[in-house]
Amino acid sequence: MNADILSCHELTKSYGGVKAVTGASFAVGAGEIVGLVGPNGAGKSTIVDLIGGEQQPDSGQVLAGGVPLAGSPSRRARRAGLARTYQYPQVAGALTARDNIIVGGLARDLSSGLALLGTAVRGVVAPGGRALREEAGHIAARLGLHRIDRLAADLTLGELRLLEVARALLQHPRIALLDEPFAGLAADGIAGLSESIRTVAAGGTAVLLVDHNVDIVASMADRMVLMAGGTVVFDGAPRDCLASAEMQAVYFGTGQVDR
Ligand SMILES: Nc1ncnc2c1ncn2[C@@H]1O[C@H](COP(=O)(O)OP(=O)(O)OP(=O)(O)O)[C@@H](O)[C@H]1O
Repeated sequence: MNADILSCHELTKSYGGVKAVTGASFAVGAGEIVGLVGPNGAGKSTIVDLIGGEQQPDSGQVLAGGVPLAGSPSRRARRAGLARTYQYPQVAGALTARDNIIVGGLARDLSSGLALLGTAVRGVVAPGGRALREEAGHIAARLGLHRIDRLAADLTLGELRLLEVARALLQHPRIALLDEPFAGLAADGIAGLSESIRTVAAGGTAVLLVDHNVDIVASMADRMVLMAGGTVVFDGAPRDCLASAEMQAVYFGTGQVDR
């Protein structure tokens, strides 16, 4: 087992009276793909936000390489080499897909990057040198994102998800948080994205993959973390997770089938 690059220790978070996450602990090693699954409201996105720094825990810690990770998303990106995608893609529609990928990679700070982009006039901002622009093209092509010189506003939701993944991969992250990257993708998009995620993990990146599609996650992950009602109810090999009583209870016990 590789050293844990990312670990969550007893994370707890409430929103007002709603307990979103309670005492959640798990780890992701270098080069490991860990799938985080669970039905609607299980707490998956809250976990990703706590790791990414969009939310702060009420208690518990996120550690990167054994060091507590704190502060803003941009600080975490710089300190821990953390890159993420969002459940609802965050892009600047007035720029091309390629420029979105490059600016995201350069800035490593989505919020200030988007503030900059929001006021940018297309053509005035032409970020990155030739090498970076070409690398963006290669990453996008591997993902199956082919229309990267079109405006982001003209892309489909599936393409925007791939754009976000490309932007994350261009940062050569040590930790990649991928929130629902497969949602809305056709079969060829799923294949390209799966291959790219495996490639980035093979390079040593710790990948936390959150998705509703349990079958895809199980086919890719080294381990699966199953959440329900804000707590981790199973952490282990995908085959064991799929066969577990916890999985049956979470997805079938209540009559809810969420995949
Ligand atoms: N900003 C918020 N304010 C209030 N409640 C929230 C907020 N974000 C999440 N919650 C609540 O916290 C709980 C966990 O939500 P979360 O989005 O983390 O779950 P999830 O597993 O990601 O669900 P989904 O798969 O539907 O995205 C839910 O009950 C949700 O309604």
